[in-house]
Amino acid sequence: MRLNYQATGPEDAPVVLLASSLGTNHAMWAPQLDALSDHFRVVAFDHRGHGASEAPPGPYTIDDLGGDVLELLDELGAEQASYVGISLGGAVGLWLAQNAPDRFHRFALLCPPVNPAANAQTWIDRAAQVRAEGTQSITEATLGRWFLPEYAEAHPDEVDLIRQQLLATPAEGYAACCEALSALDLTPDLGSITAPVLLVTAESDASVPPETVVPLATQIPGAHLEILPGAAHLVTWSHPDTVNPLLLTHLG
Ligand SMILES: O=C(O)CC1=CCC(=O)O1
Repeated sequence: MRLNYQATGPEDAPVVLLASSLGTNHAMWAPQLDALSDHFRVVAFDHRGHGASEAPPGPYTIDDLGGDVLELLDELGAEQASYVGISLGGAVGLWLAQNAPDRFHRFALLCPPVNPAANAQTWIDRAAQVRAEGTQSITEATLGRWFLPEYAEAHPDEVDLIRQQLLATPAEGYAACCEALSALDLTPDLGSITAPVLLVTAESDASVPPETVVPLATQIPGAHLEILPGAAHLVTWSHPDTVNPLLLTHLG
């Protein structure tokens, strides 16, 4: 499985991987690229089934998604990297922190679902719906969870860029990632994480509510938590002026 990616920044700088949310692609990191690329070799990639990465038939598993990232590191010739992931990308980051600690320096995990298996049937139903009716059937509801109404009203063009990504995501890839989430519970091994972790949650996140993220700050040794007021799920897109300095400070 070769993942599609976009690399920016000095070739000899430390590598930072950027992992996107369910139904989007590497272009969702546009608000972070300039800030991070001044300091890092920034590699924004598409999960399998998303963007221009291959979309093999599902179901996928978290081992598939995490294993793809380790193969990407090998392809880049990077022994180690830091990792920034939002939503689905954050869950993959938690898996990597638990399963491949020697390959990573630091993690910044934004709005990460830690136990989506607690709502397994929701994810199984969503997978079936998207296979039957396409991603257009979930796009507007998704945007409603990802952006506050006042942001969407003030920034229709920015919201439309994310809408286009959701609409362009292959139905099979989206559905197969829903199936990975339906079987995913990362809570048992949180205490084994040794890398420095920044957790970011949004006060009004209807996708991954803050009450599911806040406990991770005590369950992951040494983790640092930031709660963003007045924000919904896709904080990297809606609040880059707040998020980018947090990322730069944490990534060093
Ligand atoms: O579809 C969403 O709202 C975003 C999401 C991806 C993983 C998750 O838990 O929520």
